[in-house]
Amino acid sequence: MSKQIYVVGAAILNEKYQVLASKRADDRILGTLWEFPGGKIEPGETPEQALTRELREEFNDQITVGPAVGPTSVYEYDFGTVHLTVFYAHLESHNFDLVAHSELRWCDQAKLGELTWAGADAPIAKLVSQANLKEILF
Ligand SMILES: Nc1nc2c([nH]c(=O)n2[C@H]2C[C@H](O)[C@@H](COP(=O)(O)OP(=O)(O)OP(=O)(O)O)O2)c(=O)[nH]1
Repeated sequence: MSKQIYVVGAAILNEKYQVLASKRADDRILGTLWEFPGGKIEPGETPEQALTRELREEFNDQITVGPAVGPTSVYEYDFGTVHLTVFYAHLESHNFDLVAHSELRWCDQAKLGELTWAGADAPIAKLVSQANLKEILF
């Protein structure tokens, strides 16, 4: 069986209901593809704790974690199988230090489908693009 990798991501919403897409730095696995910022869950962490830690590490930002966008997306890459769960989130600060990414973009909901997402992210980006974002309160 291939390596199983458990990952959390954040679909960060702003007051205009745009979604923050992040482009993975070129030198990383899946480099240049768009993703939801986040990373691997470490032993003993809840998904929400992992997401909060990752956003602090990657952007130096504090977030509030909301509900999951949908079911966990399971995708088999050549390096292993990623189980990706994405949660809606709000930013409590706006430092946006770029540690692991080359670019960040606030993306209109209708334009999410135009980005080239990592394999595990594509079905989740589709769910976000079809969601009624005004109804997601947290
Ligand atoms: N962060 C993140 N990773 C994703 C997403 N979609 C997806 O397939 N992945 C993959 C890429 C990586 O193989 C793994 C997440 O690890 P990561 O690279 O972001 O986290 P990390 O800093 O702990 O690991 P690393 O780059 O040092 O290998 O999941 C996504 O939306 N966000």
